[in-house]
Parts: sequence; C-alpha cells; structure tokens
Amino acid sequence: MKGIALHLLPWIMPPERPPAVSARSVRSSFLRFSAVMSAVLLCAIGAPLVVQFQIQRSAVGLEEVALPNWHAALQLEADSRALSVHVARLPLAMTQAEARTVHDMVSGGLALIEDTLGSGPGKLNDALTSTLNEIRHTAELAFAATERRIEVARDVDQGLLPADRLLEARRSERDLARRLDDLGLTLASHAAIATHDSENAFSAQREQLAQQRWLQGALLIGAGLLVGVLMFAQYRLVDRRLLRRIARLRDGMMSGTVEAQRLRSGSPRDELDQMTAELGALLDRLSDQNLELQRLAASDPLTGLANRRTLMDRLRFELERAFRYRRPLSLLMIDIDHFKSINDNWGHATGDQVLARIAGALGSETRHSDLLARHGGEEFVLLLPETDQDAAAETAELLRARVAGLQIDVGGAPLQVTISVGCASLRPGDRMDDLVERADLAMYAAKRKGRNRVECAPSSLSLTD
Ligand SMILES: Nc1nc2c(ncn2[C@@H]2O[C@H](COP(=O)(O)OP(=O)(O)OP(=O)(O)O)[C@@H](O)[C@H]2O)c(=O)[nH]1
Repeated sequence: MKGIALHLLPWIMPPERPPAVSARSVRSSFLRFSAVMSAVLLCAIGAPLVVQFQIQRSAVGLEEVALPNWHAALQLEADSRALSVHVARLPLAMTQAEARTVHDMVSGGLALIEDTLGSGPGKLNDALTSTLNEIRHTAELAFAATERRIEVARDVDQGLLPADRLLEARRSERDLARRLDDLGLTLASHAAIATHDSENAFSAQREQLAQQRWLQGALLIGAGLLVGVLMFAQYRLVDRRLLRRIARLRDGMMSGTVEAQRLRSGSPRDELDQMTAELGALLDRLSDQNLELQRLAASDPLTGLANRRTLMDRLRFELERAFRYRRPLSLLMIDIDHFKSINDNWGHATGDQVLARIAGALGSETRHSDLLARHGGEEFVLLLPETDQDAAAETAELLRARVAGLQIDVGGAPLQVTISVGCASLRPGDRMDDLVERADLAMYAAKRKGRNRVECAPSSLSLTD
C-alpha cells in the first residue's frame, strides 16, 4: 500500500520544477487527477461495502444457522440425559402396567431426540441415528425381557415354576439393562460432542463477525485519510500550478516590477508567461508614456527648455537650500532685443525659429547644475545655484556675446540678434518674487541703456558674509 502510494504521489504531484500552465496541461492534470480520485473513491467506498455485505451474511448465518444449531445441540444433550433416566427405570418395573408406562416414556424420549436431530447438528447425525436405532431395538428387547421377568416372577410366586427360573429371567433382563445403559452413555457423549462442536462453530462465527466489523472501521478510516490526502494533493496541484504564479504576478503588478524582461528575452513557456510578458511590456509603455507626459508638463514645447512652472518649483527648492546652507544663488533675466520687429519683418514662424536657435545657444553655455527656462514670450531665465553676483555677471556676459555672435539664416539672409540680460543675486530675507523682480528691473535697465548688454541689480552683503 505504502509502495503504491509512493509510486502514485509523484505522478499526481510532479516534484520540483515549476510546471508550465497551458490550458491543455492544466486540463490534462485535472483529468488525470480526477481519474485517480474516482478510482480511489470507488475503492474507498467499494471496499467497506463489500465488507458490509460479508458482515450481513455472517450475521444472518449466525442467526439462522449457528444459533439454532447450538440450541438444538443443547436440547439434544438434555433429551439424551432424560432418555437415560427413563431407560434406567425399566428393570425396576414390578407390573406390566409399570413396564408399559416406562416403555412409553422411552419411546417418547426417542421420538423427541429424532425430532431434534431432524433440525439439529448435521455432522453427528449419522452416529446419533445409529445409536438411537440401537437403543430403540435394545429397549424393545429390554421391555420384552422385563415383561417376561414379571410373568416368571408371578408363576414362581404361584408355584408354577421353580425359583431358579426367576433368577435366569432377571439375569437376561440385567444384561439387556446394562447394554441399554452403555448405549445411553454413548448417546449422551455424542450429544455432548454435538453441543461442543456447535458451541465452537458459534463462537468462531461470532469472532469472524467482530473481525469483519473491525476491518470495516479500519477501511472507513483509511478511506477518509486517503480522500483527505487527495484533497490536499488537489490543493497542491492548483496552488503549485496556478495560484502561486498568479500571486507572484499580482505582487509584481502591485509593485510595478513584473519580471517581463526575462520572459521577453526567452520563449514564454505558457499562457501565464505570455500574459506576464505582455503585462510587463504594457507597464514599460505606460512608464515611458508617463515619463513623456512628465517631460511635456515640465517643458516648453517650442524650445524644449523648462517651462515657467518647473522654473518656479526649482527656484523654491534652490532658495530654501541657499538659505539653509548659506550658499549663493543668482538669477539672469534674458530678453531678446527688438523681437517684435523680427516677427513683423520675417513672420511669426521665423520668430519661432529664432527663439529656438537662441534657446539652443543659451543652453550650450549653461552648466548641468544650472536651470535654463523659458519665462514667457521672448524672455528666458537662467537660474544659477552656487553662483555669486560676480560669477553670474560673467556668465551673463558670456551668453550675451554668444548670442550676438550668432548668424541665423533667415530665408538665405543672415540675421543678427542681441539680448539684454539683467542679473540679480539672493539677499537675506528675499522671497522668490524679490529675486525675479530685481533681475527683471536690471534687465529693463539694460534695455534702457541701449540693449545688447548686461546690467546687475545692486547687491547687498552676500549670504556667506
Ligand atoms: N514668434 C513668436 N513671437 C512671440 C512669441 N511670444 C511672444 N512673441 C512676440 O514677441 C514680441 C515682444 O515684443 P515686445 O514686448 O514689444 O518687445 P521687443 O519687440 O522685443 O522690444 P524690446 O523688448 O523692447 O527690445 C511680441 O510681438 C510678441 O508677439 C512666440 O512664441 N513666438
């Protein structure tokens, strides 16, 4: 049984390697499992039923055969003893009437025993019947001898016969009585054997019945355990093949780390792998689109520079950092000179083109830690962390010169553009608007002073002083 179970279990639950989960493989697994389950259930229900049938047969046998046999045997034993008593009384009869009464009692006893034998313990029937026949025959002889002895006694009493004839008659009667006594003993011992055998058969059958009941109980418990094991195996089958991998996929989805890369590089084994790969690809696409949306929301579509909102967020951050660590921070306000006339002379599209070129030129002169943003219209802002006013003025001059040196090709003709730059540095107690406003005022000062120049707002003591 154990060997069969060990042989079957790996077949039902293949070990180690996480199995592929194609719809076909799951279906075939379940079919296989259902076949085993059905066979086991059939055995589990069938075996106790077979034993139950046996129990019923034994119980019926016990009630219909063994018990009546046993009762008959007991009856036979009692009747045999009673017959022996009657037979023993025969030689004691003094009159013909007495002898006849005893004869009738013996005949009645014999008839009773014959009745009992008719329904009783079969095996000893032959021996009992022949003993019984012999008793009947001998009893008749004994009865005849008793009658004769009574007649002889009467004749001797009347002086018709000599006394020695009575002795002779008594002797032959005594011999027959002894013979009857022996036969009575034989009958009684046969009856006792029958009783004993019947008792043995009866108790053996009872013992067999008890064993069958135990067996049935054990089979039912075994069947229950087996069904439990199969249910567990079914759970493991579902758990191993589907639930765990689905749970892993769910966890991956929730944490956004679906392991789709590995599956995309190799060939997916099953539908679940395909689903995981597609889901991973979808998450990648969503993530890319999300990044693109973030980029679009943070930048200016024409120039690709940071937009005003991004500028304000970064300015807020840099302002806090500068105050907390007492570091310098400067800001340049950059405005293209006479931009309206470019629009007017060359058209709005050319104006856009010029804006993009100038944004590119400005961007090429900025550090990675700086932030260049389009502030609106033809205005740009360059935020310069870790930069004091002198360094900011130098950068502004560099930018101005770079733009002034640009040759922008407009419909085949070169166009020269200049910028005016206002620069301002952070002062203690400044708010965001203060810094922007001072840079703006400085830029307007540059415009007033003839454009294509840099003007700086008057600086107070720096934060580091
Ligand atoms: N092509 C184009 N033009 C723009 C854009 N945004 C603003 N402008 C134009 O830029 C011009 C700005 O002109 P003004 O503010 O008068 O200043 P300006 O002509 O540059 O003169 P100054 O600043 O005084 O040197 C306006 O004509 C706006 O229409 C844009 O995105 N594209």
